Amino acid sequence: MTTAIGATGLRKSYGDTVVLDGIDLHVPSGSVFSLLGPNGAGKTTAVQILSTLITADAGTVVVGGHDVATDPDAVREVIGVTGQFSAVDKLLTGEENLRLMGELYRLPKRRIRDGATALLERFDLVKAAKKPAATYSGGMMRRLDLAMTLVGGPRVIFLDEPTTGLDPRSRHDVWEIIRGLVADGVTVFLTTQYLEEADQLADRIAVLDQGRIVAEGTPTELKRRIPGGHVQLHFADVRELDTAARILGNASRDQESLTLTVPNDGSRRALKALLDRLDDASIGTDSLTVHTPDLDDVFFALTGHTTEAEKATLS
Ligand SMILES: Nc1ncnc2c1ncn2[C@@H]1O[C@H](COP(=O)(O)OP(=O)(O)OP(=O)(O)O)[C@@H](O)[C@H]1O
Repeated sequence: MTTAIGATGLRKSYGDTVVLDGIDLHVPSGSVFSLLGPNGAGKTTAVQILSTLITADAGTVVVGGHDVATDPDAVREVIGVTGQFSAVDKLLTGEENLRLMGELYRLPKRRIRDGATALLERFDLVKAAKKPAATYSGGMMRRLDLAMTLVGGPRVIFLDEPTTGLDPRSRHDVWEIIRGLVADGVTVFLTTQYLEEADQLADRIAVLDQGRIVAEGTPTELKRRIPGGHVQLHFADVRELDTAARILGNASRDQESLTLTVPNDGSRRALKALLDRLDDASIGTDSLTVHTPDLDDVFFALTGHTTEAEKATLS
């Protein structure tokens, strides 16, 4: 299998702030690689270096067989980049935006026209093709942005937090589009703050924390290192709380909020077994919340500390 993206010893600082502290990356062609990390971890900086937008202070990067330091133009010919801030010109229609991209790539007129038509169809934007992008919803705008990334026929695409700010439906649409690209053999380098997104799409995930890669592996390998989910049970009074704590054994108890936290994977079977045990002892619960592992759990498990966002909400 050939390497689409290879980086060694990547470093980048802004003044005294070390953003990337020597990272290595290896992305095989035709795979999806996800860089997972909280706000400010250095994900965008990594994408900017790999896609030739900024230069690293140290390290080597080869994309599509070309060195970004010595042959950035050759790298630009094989990549597409969608950043967090849309490249869409809102005054133009969706179709005009796509054609403009084709002109920037200096593609032949016919290819521009046919390419725009095909992309509008593929991204479900035919009806909106002649409307100004300013009238598009967030999901449509993101789809147009992704379509524009594909105009030059890139073999490697960088997607920097492609679903941040989208509703669940639009997020799933973008996931489907990404799966389609992979099926066509495109290599995808994806940054995300969502564990679920990396889990859904990536062949391999690297977790970035304070400029270093603290864990790397397949989604299954990483999840094995994360504690499972838990369920929080809320009771009406202390007597019920105490009885439930005694019956369930391995629960942690909070007297003030009358809650018990019990390890549980949240599956139907596990939840039913838990509730059956309470029913058998005639204990009712006021409410029940299921907590599945998220980015904070990953970080806590892998680094021993929570994400900056979590720290801010806790303090
Ligand atoms: N041009 C710059 N000048 C100074 N500091 C910068 C610059 N670009 C990024 N930084 C700093 O580098 C760190 C990492 O930023 P980066 O945008 O790469 O993180 P990120 O993981 O992409 O976060 P986010 O999810 O918020 O986009 C931050 O502390 C940021 O303030």
